Amino acid sequence: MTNVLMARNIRKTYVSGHQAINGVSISIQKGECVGIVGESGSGKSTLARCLLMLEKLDEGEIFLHDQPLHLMTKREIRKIRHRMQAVFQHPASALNPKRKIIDSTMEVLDTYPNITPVYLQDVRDHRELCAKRLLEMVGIESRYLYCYPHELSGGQKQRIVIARAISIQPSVIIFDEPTASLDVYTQGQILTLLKELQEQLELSYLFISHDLPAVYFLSERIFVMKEGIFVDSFKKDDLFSQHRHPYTKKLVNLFEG
Ligand SMILES: Nc1ncnc2c1ncn2[C@@H]1O[C@H](COP(=O)(O)OP(=O)(O)OP(=O)(O)O)[C@@H](O)[C@H]1O
Repeated sequence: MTNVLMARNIRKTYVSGHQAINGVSISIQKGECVGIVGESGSGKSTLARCLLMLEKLDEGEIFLHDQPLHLMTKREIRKIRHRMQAVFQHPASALNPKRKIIDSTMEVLDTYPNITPVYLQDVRDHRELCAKRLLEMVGIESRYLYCYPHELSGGQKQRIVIARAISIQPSVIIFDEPTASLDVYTQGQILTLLKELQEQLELSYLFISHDLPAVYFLSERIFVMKEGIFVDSFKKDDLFSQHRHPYTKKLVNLFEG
């Protein structure tokens, strides 16, 4: 099996002295969705930011397709960062309010004109058709191409952020609470979209959330985070096993009521 992303023994302490990540290792294989679940403050976002090389690591190694990101200069990282895309909690802050939807959707592809994802091969030379195809893939009508973000709902905005993330056929997409700002109905729609896209395009995901049912729905393997470490990890089907860590059982009980 090929690891698209592998991290070993990641540690991160903030200048405040708070040890947010305390020796975490994780790997994601091609076409796989790996989930991380944990309560607020457990270090999930810090880990996401470390994996994206947006935070300086205190210690640890990160490999993207066997390339050691932790040994690269900022300039070298910039050259391959597009292979890791990210979708965060608030779509409104991920989209420039002054840019039309077509421009936000095409932002990454515009920056890398020599990259052509297999699913855009026939339209890559035609910017508008490319954007239309991407919008279609995330369930947004093409009449929104020349609209601005404020004309779209929260769910629609997150679909645009997802369209931009898949536009470059990245090696991995890191989702950090991508549905947390949406109403329950829209959350379900977005999760279904993410699952369909992952299966159709054979994408690799790291899906991070406090929402255990959402992580369970999408992920093949699940890691449970508490106070900066993984206290449990298992295959999806083993979530309800009696061998689970007491903290995992507590999270399961919370959701089962
Ligand atoms: N820039 C920072 N400086 C100092 N401490 C920070 C910083 N960012 C996060 N922390 C602290 O690190 C810990 C982990 O935060 P983090 O945001 O990674 O957790 P989280 O699991 O994503 O929680 P949430 O879902 O609430 O964002 C928290 O105690 C938080 O207060």
